[in-house]
Amino acid sequence: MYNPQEKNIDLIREYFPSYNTARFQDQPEPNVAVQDHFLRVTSQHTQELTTKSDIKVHNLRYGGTDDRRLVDVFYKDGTAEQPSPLFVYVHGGYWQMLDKSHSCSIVGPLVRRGYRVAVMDYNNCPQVTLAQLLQQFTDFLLWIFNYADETKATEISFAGHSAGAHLLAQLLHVPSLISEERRQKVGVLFFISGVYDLRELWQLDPVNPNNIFGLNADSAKELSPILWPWPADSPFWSGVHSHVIAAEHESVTFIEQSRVFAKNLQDAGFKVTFKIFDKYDHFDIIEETVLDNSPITSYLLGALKAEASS
Ligand SMILES: N[C@@H](CC(=O)c1ccccc1NC=O)C(=O)O
Repeated sequence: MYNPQEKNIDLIREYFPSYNTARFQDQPEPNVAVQDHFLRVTSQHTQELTTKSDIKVHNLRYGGTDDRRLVDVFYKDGTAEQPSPLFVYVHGGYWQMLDKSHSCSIVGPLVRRGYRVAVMDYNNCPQVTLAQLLQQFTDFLLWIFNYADETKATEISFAGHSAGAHLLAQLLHVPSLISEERRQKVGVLFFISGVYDLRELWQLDPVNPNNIFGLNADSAKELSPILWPWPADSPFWSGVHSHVIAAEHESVTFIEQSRVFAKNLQDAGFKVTFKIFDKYDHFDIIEETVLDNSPITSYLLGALKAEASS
């Protein structure tokens, strides 16, 4: 659908980011190597964060009692009571893999610059259907805005990666989810390497084995941000800058979904920048957020700074 150049297109390749990496080409299976590497380095980033630095964490829960509705909030030691900007990260993993232990690469650079960083976890499929997950994500959004009020956050920005970018789109979608007063607190939104159209994806067994997402043709459309009729209140969001980002070494389908998602938002009155990052793939675009001076970290920090001074 998004890759018209090729006939008999291999949809699995289009929807498996790991097949599109340009790294690990000396390995027998570069796709396996790139994902193993991602799991290894992102876990390591999380472990090192609280053991090798003066960063502290609050372990909180936004719903349920014994499931994955957990959120860790990281802050610089000694600043627990200080009002500060809040940054929220939503991990990817096709709504079925990964958790907060792979999701803290971005934390260090932001905490060192005075941010409080919330890394959220969620129930993966098949423990929940995708529709239930979106409902629980909406509950999370309400919870985090309350948390921002309670902690006197000066601003709240969000980033979602891959399936996490899909979840994050819910912030703009649910009519009157947040009040005008709360919307004014929203700084910047980063949609990184997201998927926004589920029409092909839900039918691919390797992506959605035994339909763990619990979708059918109709619900797949309903849960596709690319098809959402953007609400009449989108001008309400015109002050919030969304950055829709894709990596160069992604499938045509992934890059085009980001491009179309960005255009749809823009046409509806949102303030949007679309950017394709040279050289990165689906995985190192996140791995490199751990570095203070990588291209992706510089971009994120620059966009946050531009917002703070506007
Ligand atoms: N099994 C998938 C992995 C994948 O899709 C993925 C892995 C890490 C973070 C995000 C991912 N995709 C979407 O959320 C692949 O081979 O590309």
